[in-house]
Amino acid sequence: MTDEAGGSKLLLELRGIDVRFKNNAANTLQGIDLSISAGESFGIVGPSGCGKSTLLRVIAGLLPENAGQRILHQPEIANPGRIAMVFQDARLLPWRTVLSNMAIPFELVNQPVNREKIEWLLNKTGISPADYEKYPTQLSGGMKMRVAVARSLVLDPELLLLDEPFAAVDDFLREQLNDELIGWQQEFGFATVLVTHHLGEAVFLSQKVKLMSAHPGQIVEEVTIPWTTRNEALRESSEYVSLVAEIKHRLRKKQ
Ligand SMILES: Nc1ncnc2c1ncn2[C@@H]1O[C@H](COP(=O)(O)OP(=O)(O)OP(=O)(O)O)[C@@H](O)[C@H]1O
Repeated sequence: MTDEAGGSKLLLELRGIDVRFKNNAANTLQGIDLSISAGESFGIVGPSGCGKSTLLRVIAGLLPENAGQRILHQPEIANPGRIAMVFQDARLLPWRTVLSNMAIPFELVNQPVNREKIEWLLNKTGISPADYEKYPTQLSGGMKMRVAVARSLVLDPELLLLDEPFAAVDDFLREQLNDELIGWQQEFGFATVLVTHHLGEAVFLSQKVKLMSAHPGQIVEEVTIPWTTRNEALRESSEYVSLVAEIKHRLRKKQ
């Protein structure tokens, strides 16, 4: 998606954001600057507890900043569902079936449930009609994530925030879901911000990877990922393996 000048359309910007939780002496996030353009994908990596999830919550507008500004450059992304989140634990309601879980976003915005759209999204994310009436406990970890992603797309998000979405699945399935995420992003055109502990995943899925340090949580470096094609050959290439190792090295130095 481009603006009239042919550049990427800026969606959202954080300028000089500080976050300090109540009863904490120090800032959890400090001086965070970032901007997210339409269709862009970036990863956030850093040590445990440095504030990655907190940063996603600020981007989502779920947590107020103590200083700085969160600027929405496109008014429509303030509408419900246009910034969506997917979490590691899928967050499906256990007492509702797949179809019923998919209806939740419509219910939250008081819109009639669009069954056709639900079925279309489930089909796109690899859930077959035989699974529609299943409860979350009857689904594998991978299927739960697919439903969670499908549900996050119900209200046509421009920005998808992913908080360790594939941390609970094995490496093989993680790579498969990574490949599928790239396909969904190409098809639907949403931008992504991915928080992950898996540096290989961050490099594979992102155009830029932001490195954070802890105490306070700050973005200390940004690495531009040079590849446009992401496939198995990339994962096996020495350039990819070296870049992942280089990011790991840089993160270690900043701790
Ligand atoms: N609601 C809250 N109240 C007080 N402190 C909080 C709250 N939420 C997070 N924190 C603290 O803020 C810091 C950053 O937490 P956050 O979950 O954002 O880190 P993270 O980098 O995502 O961690 P991890 O990689 O382990 O998931 C932690 O010290 C955490 O205890």
